[in-house]
Amino acid sequence: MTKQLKGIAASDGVATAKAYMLVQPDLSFSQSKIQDPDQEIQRLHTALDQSNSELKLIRDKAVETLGEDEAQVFDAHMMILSDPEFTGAIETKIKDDKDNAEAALKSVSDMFIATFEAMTDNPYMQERAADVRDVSTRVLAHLLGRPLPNPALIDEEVIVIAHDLTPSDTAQLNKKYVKAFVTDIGGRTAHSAIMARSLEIPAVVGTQTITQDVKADEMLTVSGLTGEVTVDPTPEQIEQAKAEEKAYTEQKAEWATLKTAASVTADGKHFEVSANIGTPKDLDGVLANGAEGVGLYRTEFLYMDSAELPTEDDQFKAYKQVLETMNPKPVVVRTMDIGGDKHLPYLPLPEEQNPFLGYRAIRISLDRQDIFRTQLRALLRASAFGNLRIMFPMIATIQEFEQAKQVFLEEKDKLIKDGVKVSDSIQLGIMIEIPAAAVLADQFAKRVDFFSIGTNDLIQYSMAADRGNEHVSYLYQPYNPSILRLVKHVIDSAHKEGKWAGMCGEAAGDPIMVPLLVGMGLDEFSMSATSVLKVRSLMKKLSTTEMAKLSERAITESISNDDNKKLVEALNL
Ligand SMILES: C=C(OP(=O)(O)O)C(=O)O
Ligand SMILES: [Mg+2]
Repeated sequence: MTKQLKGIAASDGVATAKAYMLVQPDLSFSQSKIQDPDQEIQRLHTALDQSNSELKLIRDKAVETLGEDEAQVFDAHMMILSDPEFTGAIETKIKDDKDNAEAALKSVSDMFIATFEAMTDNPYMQERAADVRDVSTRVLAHLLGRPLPNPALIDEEVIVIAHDLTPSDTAQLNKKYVKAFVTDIGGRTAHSAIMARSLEIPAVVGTQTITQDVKADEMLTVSGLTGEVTVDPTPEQIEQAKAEEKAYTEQKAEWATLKTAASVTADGKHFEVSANIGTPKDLDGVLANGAEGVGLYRTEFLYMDSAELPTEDDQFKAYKQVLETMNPKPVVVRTMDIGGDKHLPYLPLPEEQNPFLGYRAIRISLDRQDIFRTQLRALLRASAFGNLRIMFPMIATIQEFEQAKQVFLEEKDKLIKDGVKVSDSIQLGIMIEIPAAAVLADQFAKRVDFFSIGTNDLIQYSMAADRGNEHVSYLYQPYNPSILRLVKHVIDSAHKEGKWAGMCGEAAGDPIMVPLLVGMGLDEFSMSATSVLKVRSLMKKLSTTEMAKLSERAITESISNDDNKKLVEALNL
């Protein structure tokens, strides 16, 4: 039966396809005693064989998409499956104790896990505990006839349905087959949504109930433009969605004609429209969309995509590639912003009550200077190959900036003494994403070369509303005069000191926000590459003097996000 849902529009585009449930099945089972051990052992072997064939397929796919190194984890899983010590122990439990296969598997794997975890002086063996846990979950799923979802194996057009998607789940989605995704939880500025935009996959997040409202293989239409999802649509609804998809494709083709055009307003003022990237691979999108620079390179993905801390050389290669590709256009590289919802398996962080308010970003870098210095050295070495600007994330105090700058200068000195060529025109700036820094922008402006306003976090912290929590997503209010006042203060403070101010939070690519920001004189707009042409096309319609008046009204007269939304909508752009 047709069902309509409304979530948060998180990535533009419209799609129609059947549902692929990326949902962990219920693997609970009852423990029982069996009569026929041979038959039970047979059942175990069937599940082991099924798991093995599945892992082989996953491994082959992983070699193709991620490379040989990343695929090795699946070899380790297959080795466990064929290890007679492991399988033999399960068979013995079935034979001797008459346990059903599920219970025998559970008690043997628990025993292996406990043994490995106890080897505290051998991190390699400790990691094997996770492998045993993964493998036994897979075998259990087959025993119960409720196999695990394997998104890497998707080979037909689908819409992925999930409770939530982590950034690494999102990175694995194959754009060729995954036409859209829809989740129960999440917000527009959660990192999976940001990644969906850079992958150009339409997405609706925070529907609250999609995993219960749709079954595997059921058809659905998804609009990442409006946040509407229709489960089991009527033929008319499918036709309507196809028409919307076509209209959107045509709109994109029209924007594409602006690829080599400058970003100028109707009255001839130029603004820099740049793109955000997570990895050098995203440069394809940056070039395809004619961005004027990289306004935010989120380097934490380099750390997250690696099995251990990336070496100075690994990092140097990635930064050099980005700088060389963009040269002479500017590239703002942000130092590692780990913490919050971004984790590193090899850098265990303390359990925290409030990870978004905790040990993250520059706080980790200043504490773990070994990691920070390696990154800065890699950046300094790469600086000879392009137009580098370095930015520190989550700066709250002047002292943090000065400490970070000091470390940068020390590493620069060392490299120069060693005869390494480094650029002497690297700008050093900060993210403005903590209200304390926004308020003190006039003082910061005397010390930094530039600001880049991170609205995703600045709004989260100003409104005290978790950016990934759909229950409070109504508080994501970029046009609220309180936020606009902060933004205006930051821009004015930069200009007073002859510095530039940009924005790399998602609001920079928001068609309601852009006219207001043009009016406030923001210098640089950095966004998902896929929004660049849309924003360039919008800027052509704006007059800076008119927008200055409009933004003044938005800041001084309006009292709400909605007021300001209406103010811009009334322009009928
Ligand atoms: C750009 C920002 O950084 P991130 O989304 O990576 O936290 C921001 O907070 O607005
Ligand atoms: Mg941030």
